[in-house]
Amino acid sequence: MTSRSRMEQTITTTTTTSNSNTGSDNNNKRKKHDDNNNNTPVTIDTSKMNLVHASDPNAIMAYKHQNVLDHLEKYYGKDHMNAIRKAQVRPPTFTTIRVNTSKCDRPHLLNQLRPYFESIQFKLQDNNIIPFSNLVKEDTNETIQSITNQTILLKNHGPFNPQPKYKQVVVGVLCAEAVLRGSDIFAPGIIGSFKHIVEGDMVSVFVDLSQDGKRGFIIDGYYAERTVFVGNGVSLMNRLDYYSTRGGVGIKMTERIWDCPPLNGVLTDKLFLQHLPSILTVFQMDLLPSQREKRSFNILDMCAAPGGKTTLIASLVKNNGLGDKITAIDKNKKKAKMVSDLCRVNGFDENGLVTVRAGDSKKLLIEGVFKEESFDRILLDGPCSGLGTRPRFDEATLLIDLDNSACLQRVLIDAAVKLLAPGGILVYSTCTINPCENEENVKYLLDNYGSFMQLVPQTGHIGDPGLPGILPENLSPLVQRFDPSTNHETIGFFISKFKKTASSQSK
Ligand SMILES: C[S@@+](CC[C@H](N)C(=O)[O-])C[C@H]1O[C@@H](n2cnc3c(N)ncnc32)[C@H](O)[C@@H]1O
Repeated sequence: MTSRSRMEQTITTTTTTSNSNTGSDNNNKRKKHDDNNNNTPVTIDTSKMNLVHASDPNAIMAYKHQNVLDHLEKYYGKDHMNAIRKAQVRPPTFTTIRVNTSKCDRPHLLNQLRPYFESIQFKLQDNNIIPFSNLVKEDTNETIQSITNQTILLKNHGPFNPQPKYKQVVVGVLCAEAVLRGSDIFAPGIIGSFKHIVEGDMVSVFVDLSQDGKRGFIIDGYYAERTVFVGNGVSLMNRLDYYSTRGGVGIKMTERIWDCPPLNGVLTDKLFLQHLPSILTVFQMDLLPSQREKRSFNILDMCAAPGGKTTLIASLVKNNGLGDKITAIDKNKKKAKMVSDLCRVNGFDENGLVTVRAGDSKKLLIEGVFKEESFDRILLDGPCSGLGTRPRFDEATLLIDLDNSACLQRVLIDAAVKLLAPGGILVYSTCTINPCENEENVKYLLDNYGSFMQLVPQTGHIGDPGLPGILPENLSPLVQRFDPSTNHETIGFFISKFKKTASSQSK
């Protein structure tokens, strides 16, 4: 790491009144631990820092590799890509809570959440709770009703404009992104800080964009690397405890850029934080009673971990009395266990409803794990370049990664098409804005299997049509492309839905 800190920067202690959020307990501890009146703001000449403020409307996500940006601009154009990159430094418009309807219903969950929100002083106004049905133009039907009953969309507020004025703390990139989505700071996310920080001190939080800070480093002066300011908070620990094994919340955020509710670890068996496009993906599988035959379905989730979509599939079919069986596969053993654990916490491990396997979905047929055409519904939410996630400051993906993702997805698509029974539905989705993994892969599927795989319309369609010029004009409106810069300002995401109109066995 280069000049991490600089002594020539003067930090003056002023007599400004301290932030009142810290409480008397903390004040006592502060006096005990530190003679220097640590909650008085410090004057930091931020003009000397390589600093972006997360609330700056001109803040833009940086691509570390120009050829990746060039590739995307070839499809989107420069202006559109700039709009996407500016949107991506912000969290989505909504925090989306999926209700675990096998444990409670939407009104019940909201009633349980209200006292929690009050306890953390999060203002939950009824007009900030948006029903999904408000976002769709279609007439209310069973699917829209079901999505509405299973989601709580909370409008996020911001940006607010707190200023960095306290002792500096530097956190990891993932931690900073979570902070912008409403999380407090868990000690393992803290990378470095001023030397004298004790429990109760106010701190200003910056992100370690260079990602090479040695954990525990001391800022002597000011943080000199390229960084983003993500808000102010109160330290709940002494500095050294950040790096001990104690864990827990190290910094409670008191002044945020975005007012998103912190929900990690809250009512974990009753709610699941899931992006809206992910929820809509599962609803394309036609699993509701009015959308399907009245017989037992074999359902395959080919790339399941951590299990967000598997558990939604399970909640949709659990009580239908038809005896559906879900097989959830993930290549990574540890991740497959995460799926099992999530199913267990949510009560979906009973009666053989979900079987989780660690394995390679490309090889299911070759290895004779399943027979051809043995699944009525398949979800392929495969590995992708992830270029749609937000908030995000830097993107380090290489051009070769984009190629590799698209190639792997095509092999998985080949397998999915063979495993799908005639009359069955395949849903293919990604969380990337890379057209090669989205529209181009839909084109690949139709070019190779178009004689028996048909692209079909989606329900609860709130996304944009496909990018022009890749799919035929009449098919583009059938896919849902979620563009961070347009429409509902979700994460970047892509959903396509296919029906198998005839057997592929003789082809
Ligand atoms: C985008 S994530 C899936 C997210 C998941 N559907 C959810 O909603 O929680 C992609 C997953 O695919 C898994 N994966 C990658 N290659 C695979 C393969 N060949 N077979 C099965 N799983 C694979 C990865 O381990 C990763 O967990």
